[in-house]
Amino acid sequence: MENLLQVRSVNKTYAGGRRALHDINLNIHGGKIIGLLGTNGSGKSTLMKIAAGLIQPSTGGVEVNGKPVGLETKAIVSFMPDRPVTEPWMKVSDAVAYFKDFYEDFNVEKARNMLEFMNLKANDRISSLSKGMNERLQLTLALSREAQLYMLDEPIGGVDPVARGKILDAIVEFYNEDSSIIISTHLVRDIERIFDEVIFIRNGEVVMHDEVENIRLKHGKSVDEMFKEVYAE
Ligand SMILES: Nc1ncnc2c1ncn2[C@@H]1O[C@H](COP(=O)(O)OP(=O)(O)OP(=O)(O)O)[C@@H](O)[C@H]1O
Repeated sequence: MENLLQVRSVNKTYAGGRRALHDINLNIHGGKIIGLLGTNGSGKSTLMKIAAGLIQPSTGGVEVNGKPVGLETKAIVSFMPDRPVTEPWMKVSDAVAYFKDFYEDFNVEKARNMLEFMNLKANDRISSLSKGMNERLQLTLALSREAQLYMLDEPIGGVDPVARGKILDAIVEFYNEDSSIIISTHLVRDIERIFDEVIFIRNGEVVMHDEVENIRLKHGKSVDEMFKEVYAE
């Protein structure tokens, strides 16, 4: 498979001098579900926002499908940020209409199927949704685009353990196998079953990038056990 996402020597220092990313290099291929794992403040959101074209790196560059991040790459990248992208006054149906207007690749049929799977009703008002139900909606909107690269920032942080299983099932069920999905989380144990690869990021640096199968075979450990070892303080 071709390189879908290429991150070259990316550094990011925010105004105020806080260094969030340090010399990040990554190659991500198509057809994978990848975990971007790290503790709070390790740089996961910053890396996703740079790849989504929302913020600029201080130095270095990112390419999606061989093109530098810009308008062309934004058309094939679907990003679910860690805060809702919808307005509280909207109903679920308004949010779907809004996405359909905004994104040419938005698949309304897929959105309807996912909403049903997620137990969300078109008439539900967004302000009345619980945090977990709102996350299900944001995930539905992000995954209903026919994108090539999906980046989901903490998609299951607010949902209870039972619902987590359902959401992971939705990700796998509605995943188009030509695309790749990068999921940031620190809830490793709950979610590792769906990962093909994992990237461990600590203090803005990539400390490990490997296939889950290799971690299990080489180290005889689950990803969660490896995570706890790498991040032990
Ligand atoms: N807009 C900003 N201005 C200044 N510093 C920031 C900004 N956004 C993030 N940071 C800092 O950059 C570092 C990395 O933050 P980032 O949000 O990328 O981490 P994260 O791994 O996504 O964390 P979490 O799991 O808590 O969401 C942190 O030290 C954070 O305080």
